[in-house]
Amino acid sequence: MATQQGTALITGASTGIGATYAHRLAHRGHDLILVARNEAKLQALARQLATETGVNVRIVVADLTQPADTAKVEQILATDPAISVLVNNAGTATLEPLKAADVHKLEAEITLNITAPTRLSHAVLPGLLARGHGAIINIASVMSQMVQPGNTVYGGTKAYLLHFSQALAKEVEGTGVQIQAVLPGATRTEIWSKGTTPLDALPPEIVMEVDDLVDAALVGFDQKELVTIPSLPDAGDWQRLLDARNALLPNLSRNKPAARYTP
Ligand SMILES: NC(=O)C1=CN([C@@H]2O[C@H](COP(=O)(O)OP(=O)(O)OC[C@H]3O[C@@H](n4cnc5c(N)ncnc54)[C@H](OP(=O)(O)O)[C@@H]3O)[C@@H](O)[C@H]2O)C=CC1
Ligand SMILES: N[C@@H](C=O)C(=O)O
Repeated sequence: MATQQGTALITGASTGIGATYAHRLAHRGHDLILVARNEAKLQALARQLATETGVNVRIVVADLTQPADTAKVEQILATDPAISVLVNNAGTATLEPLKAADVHKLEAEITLNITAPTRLSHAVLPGLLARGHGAIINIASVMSQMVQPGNTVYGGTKAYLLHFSQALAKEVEGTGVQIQAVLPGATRTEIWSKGTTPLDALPPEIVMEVDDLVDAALVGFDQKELVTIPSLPDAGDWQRLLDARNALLPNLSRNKPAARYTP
């Protein structure tokens, strides 16, 4: 029997932040659709959560850099009327200077971190709007705010996801559909063992445990926050950044160049 909370589809649910969302959303009573490439890990998590909570858990083995696999997930999102939450979480992080990076790897990262969440949001949105409720949660990163060497592409993909979420939230205002962008800082997951920076090289005071991260993000979700930065002590700091950007708006497009560009 379907749950009243509806079904949450989580990408990158086999480990880390995605697996932790799966745990929390199952305990909140959501049925789940878990998406990732590692079938054995998905199956083990699905069995565990179904036993623990009694919710219905399905798995979809998909590589979201592959158009045919992404299309399979889009089809589910577009046609299953029980879907109430999409968590766009799957992602990879290449943190190295552009000249040293493998361009094929970078292209796959752009596909996974940008194209997949865009397509999946586009697929789920009409159903959520028609039903007048539901949510899209996008896992971005604080690295969207860090303009530094080694972060050309990864930070760019996360800046895209943040902007996408902020603009989409304006499009769905008043419809009952909620959008949230979560900006984790360094969080203890396997992503660090797949990259060039070992987690142990970071000062412990900047590394959050994954349980704390997801629990905080869900508090922000329940408060209907559009942007949740779990580690930021003063939410006013973020608001001041938004205010500074908004102050630029009246002058960002004019019919004459600014005086300092007079030839
Ligand atoms: N940990 C951190 O410090 C931070 C992480 N983030 C973001 O959080 C998200 C989750 O990362 P995190 O949990 O840390 O990392 P993990 O590496 O632990 O998890 C990544 C998840 O994405 C899945 N995934 C990777 N590639 C693909 C693919 N091609 N197709 C489908 N699924 C894929 C993996 O599963 P599988 O291998 O089975 O496919 C896994 O379930 C990412 O978007 C990351 O950028 C943001 C800020 C900080
Ligand atoms: N380091 C990145 C993930 O691996 C991030 O902080 O987003």
